[in-house]
Parts: sequence; structure tokens; C-alpha cells
Amino acid sequence: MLKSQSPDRSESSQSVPQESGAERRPGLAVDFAGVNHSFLHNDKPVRALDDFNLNVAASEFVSIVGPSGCGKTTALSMVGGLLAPRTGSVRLDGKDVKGTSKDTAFLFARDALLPWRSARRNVEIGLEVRGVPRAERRQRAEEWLQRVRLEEFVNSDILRLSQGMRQRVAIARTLVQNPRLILMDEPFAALDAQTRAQQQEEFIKLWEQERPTVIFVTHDLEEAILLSDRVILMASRPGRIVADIKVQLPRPRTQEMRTHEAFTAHFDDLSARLREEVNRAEEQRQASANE
Ligand SMILES: Nc1ncnc2c1ncn2[C@@H]1O[C@H](COP(=O)(O)OP(=O)(O)OP(=O)(O)O)[C@@H](O)[C@H]1O
Repeated sequence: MLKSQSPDRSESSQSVPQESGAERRPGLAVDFAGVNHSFLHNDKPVRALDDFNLNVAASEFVSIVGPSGCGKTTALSMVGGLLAPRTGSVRLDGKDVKGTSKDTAFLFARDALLPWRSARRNVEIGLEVRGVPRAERRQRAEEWLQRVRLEEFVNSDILRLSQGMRQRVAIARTLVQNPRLILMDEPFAALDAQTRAQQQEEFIKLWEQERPTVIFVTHDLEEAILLSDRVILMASRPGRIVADIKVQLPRPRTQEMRTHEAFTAHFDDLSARLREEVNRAEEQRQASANE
């Protein structure tokens, strides 16, 4: 069983004022216990998660990496209340996840912005759904667009913005909701390398100020190491955890840390393990194709 060491939670157990004047809310602790899940594929069950156990402490930043199809998105969907485990439990601060929650926000590679709305009105969407009054919505959206350096584009059409700018709008739309937990699935995958590096750094700065809990799914080991407190490596068929590594890099993190000795040691270790898992999955695939 891979349980994390819980950092001191006393710091995050109370709301504290933050830069923007809004209250910073404590991150949510996430707990998977004995989770098993299968999907039916061509009438045969595919075991997506097998005895999956994971503790994410409040305000921790945890990445999940692993070969394609190992169950990363399945695990994330369960935390977000989009999918219920067949057996076992997924809990947020000790309470079973039951559907989506206003404390949880999502951020994906596809930004899902509404093209007929301006940048500001896209940022306001989540607040609108929650019935936040118009003036407050507007003020909070503008404040967040400023924090992601888009103050000049508040009224711009989404279709006129670059991919990187659109993703910054999506980040503002997520963070304006003041979530206690952010679930991220390859959020920077659609960006070119330079924009991606810039957004990683910007996002991590914002996260360091806000400190919601983050579960971050990625195929990019370097990204996982650079951003996270812990990196969880999964193996496939059935999806399970094979390594749980605490990243030994100080915060605040910067792109320059990629050359840090601890960074390269983590990278070499994780890529060797990942290669092993990918090879094993390929052998299994060939064996079942030959059956
Ligand atoms: N709705 C579904 N119906 C049938 N099988 C599914 C469904 N969703 C996922 N699976 C299967 O469950 C397994 C885990 O899928 P999941 O999407 O969680 O993996 P992943 O690690 O996120 O993959 P990727 O990195 O490619 O996004 C895979 O074998 C996948 O084919």
C-alpha cells in the first residue's frame, strides 16, 4: 500500500487571506482505498484499476504518469465524481465522492472555451453557474485575467487569441472559482515547447500562492518532476501504482531546476521504470494478440 507521508496540515486547516483579497481555502485531502474498476470492451471486462490505493494530502501537488491506457484518467474521473468505483472508495476530506463538487475544478488539454464569449465572460462561466452576482463576477474575472497577464484582452474574442493565451484564460477560469482541488489532465499538451515551459512556470507560481490540492495527469516526466511534490508512476493492465516518489527539489520551482542534480536523478530513475512498464505492456499486448 502506497500511502504518502502527510505534510503538516495545520497550515492549511484554516482559511487565510490571499493577495487578491479573496479568502484562500484549504486544499482537500484525497484518499483512494482499495479501488477496483473494470470497463466492458467487446463484452470482455478490461481491468482499468486494480487495488488502487493513494493518499494525497491537503494542498499537495501530485502527478500521475504512466503508459497510455494505465488508468490515469479513470482515477482522475473518480476524484471528480464523473465515475464511481465498482469497489473501494474515493474520499475527499474523509467524505465519499458523490458526483461533481463546487470545490473541485478541472483543467484539460482542450480548453473548452466558448468561442462566442469574450475572455472575461469565459472566465465568469463557473461563477455564473454558482449564482455569483454580476458585478462580483466581473471584478473577479478581471482580476484573474490580470493575474494571468491578459488584462489587455479582457474583451477579446476567444478566436483571436493564441493557443497559449487561450490556455491562460482557461487557467483563470479554473482559479477564479477558488477551488480546493484541481484535477488536470495533460493541461499543457496542446502547446508548443516554449509556451508550455512558460505556462508551467506561471501555473506553478499561481499554485504556490493559492495552494489548492492538485492531481496532475501527464505523459511528460520532466513536467511531472518540475511541478510536483510527488510523482506517482502507474503500470497498465491492470492499472496500479508501481512507484511513489517524493520530489527532492526546493520551492519555488523554476525551469532552471531541470539541470539540478536531483532533477536528473529523478528523471533517470522514473524513465528507466517507465521504459520497463512500457516494454512489459507491449509484451502482454503481443501475447494476448497471439492467443
Ligand atoms: N468508457 C470506457 N469504456 C471502455 N473502456 C474504457 C473506457 N474508459 C477507459 N477504458 C479503458 O480503461 C483503461 C484505462 O483507461 P484510461 O483512459 O484511464 O487510461 P489513461 O492512462 O488515462 O490513458 P491515456 O494516457 O492514453 O489517456 C484503458 O484500457 C481504456 O481502454
